[in-house]
Formats: sequence, C-alpha cells, structure tokens
Amino acid sequence: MNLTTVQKALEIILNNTVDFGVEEIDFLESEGRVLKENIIADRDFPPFDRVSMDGISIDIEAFKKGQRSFKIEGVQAAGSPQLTLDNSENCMETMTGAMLPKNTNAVIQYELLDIENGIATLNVEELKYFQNIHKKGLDRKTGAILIKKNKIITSAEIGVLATVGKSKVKVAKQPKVIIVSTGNELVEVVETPAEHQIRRSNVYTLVSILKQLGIKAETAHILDDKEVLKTKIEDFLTNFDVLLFSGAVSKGKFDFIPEVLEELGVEKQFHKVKQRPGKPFWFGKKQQKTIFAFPGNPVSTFVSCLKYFTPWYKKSLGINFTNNQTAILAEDFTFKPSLTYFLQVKITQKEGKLIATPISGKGSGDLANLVDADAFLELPDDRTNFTKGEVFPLINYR
Ligand SMILES: Nc1nc2c(c(=O)[nH]1)N[C@H]1C(S)=C(S)[C@@H](COP(=O)(O)OP(=O)(O)OC[C@H]3O[C@@H](n4cnc5c(N)ncnc54)[C@H](O)[C@@H]3O)O[C@H]1N2
Ligand code: MOO
Ligand SMILES: [Mg+2]
Repeated sequence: MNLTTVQKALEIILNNTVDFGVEEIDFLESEGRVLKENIIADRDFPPFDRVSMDGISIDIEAFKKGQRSFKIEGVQAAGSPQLTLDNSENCMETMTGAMLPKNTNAVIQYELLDIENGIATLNVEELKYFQNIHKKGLDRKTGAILIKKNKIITSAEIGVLATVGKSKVKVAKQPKVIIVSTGNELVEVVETPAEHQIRRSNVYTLVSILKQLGIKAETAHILDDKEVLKTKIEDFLTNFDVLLFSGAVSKGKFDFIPEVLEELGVEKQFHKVKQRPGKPFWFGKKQQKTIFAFPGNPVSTFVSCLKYFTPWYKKSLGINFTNNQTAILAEDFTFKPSLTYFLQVKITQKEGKLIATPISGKGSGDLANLVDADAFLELPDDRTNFTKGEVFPLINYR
C-alpha cells in the first residue's frame, strides 16, 4: 500500500496554493479580510499640537516670572482654526481636541484654576513645557506604515482605515468554496433519522471551521449514485474554486469520489496518508480548482481539515502562519501502527506550559469525544511508545 506521509502530504498541499487575486471593497465590509496594501499615514498623528485637557493655555515664560493670574483673551475650541495669543501675559481658554493656540506652550486644566471676571488664576506652583499637549507627529509621522499588507483586518484596523480616509481598501479575494457530503445514510439536521440513518454533521463542522477563517461556504449533499455524483460535481467544478468533500473516499462499494473526480479530469496529487484518523484522505487539482476529499468519519474530516485545509487557505491568501504550538504529554501512551497518530487530548496549563492528557475516544466515528477534548497531539509515525514528559506538535481547536 502506497501511503503518503503526513509531512509529504502537507508539503504537496502547500506547494499547490492558489492566488485568488485582490479586490477593492468598502472598508466597513473588510473586517476579517486579509489586507492587500500597506496603509500609510496621510499626515502626522496627531496632525497638530493637540490640546488634551480642557482648561487654559499660556506662555510658560510669564508663569516663570511669577505671574499667576491671566486675562482670558479668547476661546480655542476643537474644530476651529488655530488662534494666536496676542499678549503673552494673557491666556486662551482651550478645549480638548483643539489646536494649541500660537504663542502658548502649556495647558492647565480647569480643575487647577479659578476663573473670575475673565481672569484665570492658577493654583499650581510648577508647570512643564507642553504639559497636556499631545505633540504633532508624536504617535506616527506622515508616510509611516500604519498597517502592513497581509494583516487580518479587525476592529482596531477599521479605526485606522477610517482615520486615514481609506473608504475603499484592497483585500485578498476569497475563493468560492462548496462543502459536499455524500451518503444515503445521511439526513438533515431537522429530520428524525430512521434506524439505519444518522444526521449529517460533518458539513456543519466544516462550515464552522471555515467560518472561523472568514469563509462563507456553500453546502450540498449527494446520494451514493455515481452518475448523479458525476453530474453534480462537474457543475461544482465549474462554479467553485475549492471543493471540500466528506466521505466516500475509502474502499467501499459506494465510495465513488476518487474515481468520479478522476473521470472529471481532476488530477490526484495523493490518495491515502500515513495517518490515523483520516487515512483515506484524497487531494487533487484541476487547473486552478482545488479538491480536498476528506474521509467520512467525523474525527477524520475534522482533523484533516485543521491539519491541511487551514494552512493551505492561509498560505493561499498570504496570511503569515506557522503552527509552532506544542504540548507536553501528561502520561505514557502506546500506538502500534506505523502511522502518524492524531491523539485527542485535553489541555491544561502548568507553569506557562501546555500539558496534554490523552482522551483518545472510541475511534474516528466518536465525534462526541471532540467535545471533551481540546486538541490533537501529533505523534510521529516512526515510533510506538510515547513517554510522559515528551513534547509534540499540537493542533488546538479551542
Ligand atoms: N476495507 C476498508 N474499509 C475502510 C478503510 C480501509 O482502509 N479499508 N478505511 C476506514 C477509514 S480509516 C475511514 S476514515 C473510513 C472512510 O470512509 P469514507 O471516506 O469512504 O466515508 P464513508 O464511507 O462515506 O463514511 C464513513 C463513516 O462516516 C460517516 N459519515 C460520512 N459522512 C458523514 C457526515 N457528513 N456526517 C456524519 N457522518 C458521516 C458515515 O456514515 C460512515 O459511518 O473508511 C473506513 N473503511
Ligand atoms: O482514518 Mo479512519 O479516519 O481511522 O477512521
Ligand atoms: Mg466508505
């Protein structure tokens, strides 16, 4: 049997990423998308010496000469052009967000002064130059990169896009994805299954994983009929960029997916990976179309999507991504087959380190166990005994 190693399978997949291009969208629609341009400061941040307390502004030289009472010359409001203090022995009332008036260099908040008959008297003995003034360009200078290309846009980025006037923003185009389940035994979530049936669950797990990646995927279900499969998949290959299948890739009489895909001109990159669960995983390409056909057992579909689709998608869109997470095995564990084993584990923390306690479950059909576990510990295929205290790569889905 010709099995592809997990490492090789991932390498093939990552060598087959697709550039889906760039589109320009309304900035308010861009949350969760991958930025495809550097966002530059169009002016200094802040763009002028910005008053940061409500109060008065004065020329500190007058204060140094012992002056404590200042006649109010005018009011500098936020949103008004800059005023000039004509007499350096006077003061200007100044509001938070206003430009600092010309000829002034310190702001004293209202709490530290009394105003009577148009005269402000200070109750302070010490002032500092440019106190309560947010200096022009202190945060960022004109031309500085505020957000780097390939960053995922979140609420923090939305504010920055707004402040530099990027009402339209360039983001990575998203592929059109369809998630397809197959099988006569599967009924809809709202239906009551007969004794020989189960509800269709894998597609929804996949929908949810993809949602977290910012992808809105469509879904479909096809019965185990080769001709119907062929017609429908041909249509999907025309209308979608990425096809994710769950089921019908193993050795069963009704496992038609690999042969149907190949008959439709999809080139197999590999079929069957040296792993458990998920061994019958099939991966192929037809020009720019990418096809992940995951084995139907729920845990197989789940872990294979996390291990292979997630990094493929992130690399395709240019998102910086390496999963370097590891965890310490909490107890001895034995796994005999020479397959990479994705061991289900519960994660706890001890002294800042992740501890992985095996809760292996009842095999790749046991989807309820995924709820009790938090992650998969990736145990290499060249060993049988894994010792408490050893460190292994982790795929954390919490
Ligand atoms: N003779 C052999 N039989 C099997 C092998 C093998 O090597 N030789 N491999 C086993 C392994 S490992 C796996 S994994 C499964 C993979 O099966 P398929 O990809 O062909 O999937 P199905 O046969 O369609 O279904 C398997 C299982 O999963 C359930 N399923 C399928 N789709 C869904 C869904 N959307 N939601 C919930 N559950 C689903 C399905 O009812 C079956 O119970 O093959 C082994 N057999
Ligand atoms: O690979 Mo299968 O997923 O072991 O059950
Ligand atoms: Mg099967």
